[in-house]
Amino acid sequence: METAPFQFTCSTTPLSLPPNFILPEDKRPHISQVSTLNSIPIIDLNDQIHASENGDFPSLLVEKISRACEEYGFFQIINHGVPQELCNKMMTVSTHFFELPFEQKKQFFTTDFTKQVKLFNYYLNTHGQEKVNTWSQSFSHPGHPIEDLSHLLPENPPQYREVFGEYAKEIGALMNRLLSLISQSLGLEKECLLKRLGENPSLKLQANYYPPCPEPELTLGLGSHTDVDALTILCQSEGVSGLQVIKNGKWVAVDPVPNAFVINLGDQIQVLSNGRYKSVQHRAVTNKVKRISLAMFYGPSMDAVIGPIQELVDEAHPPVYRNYRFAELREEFDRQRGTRRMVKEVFELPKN
Ligand SMILES: O=C(O)CCC(=O)C(=O)O
Ligand SMILES: [Fe+2]
Repeated sequence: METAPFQFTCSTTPLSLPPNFILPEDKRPHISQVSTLNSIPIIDLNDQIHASENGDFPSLLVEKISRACEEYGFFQIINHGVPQELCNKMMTVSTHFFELPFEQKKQFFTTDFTKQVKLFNYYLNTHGQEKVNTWSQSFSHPGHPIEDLSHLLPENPPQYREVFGEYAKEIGALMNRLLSLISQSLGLEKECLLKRLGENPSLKLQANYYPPCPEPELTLGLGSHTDVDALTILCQSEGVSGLQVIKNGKWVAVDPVPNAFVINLGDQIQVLSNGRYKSVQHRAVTNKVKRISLAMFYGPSMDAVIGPIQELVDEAHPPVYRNYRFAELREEFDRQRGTRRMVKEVFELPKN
C-alpha cells in the first residue's frame, strides 16, 4: 500500500510547518544569507554577430557559452526560439495537474522509482533522525518518442498530452542546438557530443511543484544534487526565486528572467569533457507563495559508452574517468538512492 503523499496546495497551506518537514539546524537553507548579486550569465542565442564567415573562429556566442560552462556550469538563455505562449501553456497544464484533487491523480503516485510515469515526494535522510520530507511534489515521465507514450500521460487536464507533445518537440530541438554549441565551445566538431550520447538518447520531464510554505527557512524544496544526465533545460515560474547554485563554495540564487530558460550541465558532460566543464550542485528553496519548475533532461542511450573525449585528453590533462556504459552508471545511481549521491566519482581513475 502506498502511504498518503504530501498534498498541500495553495488552498490548504497549514499555518506552520508540520514536524516531518523540519530540517535539523545544520541542514537548513539560511535563505536570508544567500547572495543574489553574483548570478549566472544570461546568454542571447541570437548573439552571433562576430562569428567568422567561414566558421574558423568561434563566434562570440560560442565563447560566452564556453566561459559560462567553465566558470558556472549554469547559464540562462534568451531568444531561444521556443514560443513563449507554449511555455506558458506548459506551465498552466502542469499547475492544473498538481492542483487536481488527489483522487484524480493518485493513479500516478508511487514510491517505486523504476516507474516511467510517476508522481512522488522527495525526502532527505538525516543523521540519526527519521526521513525529512521536502516541501515539494514532483511529476516525472519520458518525453520521447511522444507517439509511443502519449497514452501514458494524464488525461486530466485535457490539454496536457497535446501541450506536452509540442513542448517536448521544441525542447528536443533546442537540446540539439545547445549540444552543438557546447561541442564547439570545447573546440570539438558540432556533432561530437550528440554522437557520443548515442542513437537512442532519452528526453525526460520532471515538473516540480513547491506549494506556498509557511516557514521557508526550516525546510527545502529540493535537496542539493547534481543532474545525472547530460543537459537540463529548466523553465521556472516568473517572479518567484527558488533555484540556487553553488558558486565558489557559496549558494547563489538564480532569479527568474522573463522568457528565459536555465541551462545546466549534467554529470555526463562533466565526464565527456574530462572534468573541464562541471556539473554543479544546486537545490530549490521554498517561498510563502507557490513556485513551479519544469526540468527537461537529455540523457545518453543506455548502451552509449561514456568517458573523456579523446581530443580533450593529453599529457597535461590525463583522463579523470574510466569509460563506462551509461546503463552501468544508472545502476550505480539507483544503488545510491537515499544518500547524498556520488555517482560519477565511482568511475574516477586513480590520480598518479
Ligand atoms: O526547481 C528548480 O529550480 C530546480 C529543479 C531541479 O533541480 C531538478 O528538477 O533537477
Ligand atoms: Fe536538478
